[in-house]
Amino acid sequence: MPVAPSPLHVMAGVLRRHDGQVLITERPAGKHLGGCWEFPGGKLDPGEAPRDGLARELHEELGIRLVAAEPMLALPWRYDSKELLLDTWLVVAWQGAPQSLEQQALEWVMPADLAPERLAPADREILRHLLGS
Ligand SMILES: Nc1nc2c([nH]c(=O)n2[C@H]2C[C@H](O)[C@@H](COP(=O)(O)OP(=O)(O)OP(=O)(O)O)O2)c(=O)[nH]1
Ligand SMILES: [Mg+2]
Repeated sequence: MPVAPSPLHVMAGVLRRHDGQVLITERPAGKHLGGCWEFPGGKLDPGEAPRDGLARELHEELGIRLVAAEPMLALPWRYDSKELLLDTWLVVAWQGAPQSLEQQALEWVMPADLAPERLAPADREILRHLLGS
């Protein structure tokens, strides 16, 4: 019997500054959901702990060191082509200023000012969660 592929475990970090702004990044054209904005992160490596994977991705993409983060929302999601678990953490402390190390555009926004249509579809759920908390 065919075995369903297990969902891809994807880490996403919501960096939230003291003034309430959160960091969003633009997915490069040509990648899945290219041009959509998302929360920085990426796929967990096999055997990697979620917090370690989140820290690795934030370091690779933004050059920061994760200092304090907690799980916020584990969101199962299905796109046409793939099924994923979007493991979203709230990141409240880090070292260094986020830089665009992969040529991705970065933007700090107040969640209340963010138009949901700009985001990857799954991230609209994350935004809803942020607005309700
Ligand atoms: N990182 C991230 N991925 C998201 C978010 N929302 C969302 O739907 N996704 C999807 C897009 C992709 O299908 C998948 C992440 O895969 P990816 O290929 O971008 O991961 P990665 O950063 O490890 O990229 P790469 O090294 O393979 O280029 O999760 C989000 O907020 N952050
Ligand atoms: Mg990524």
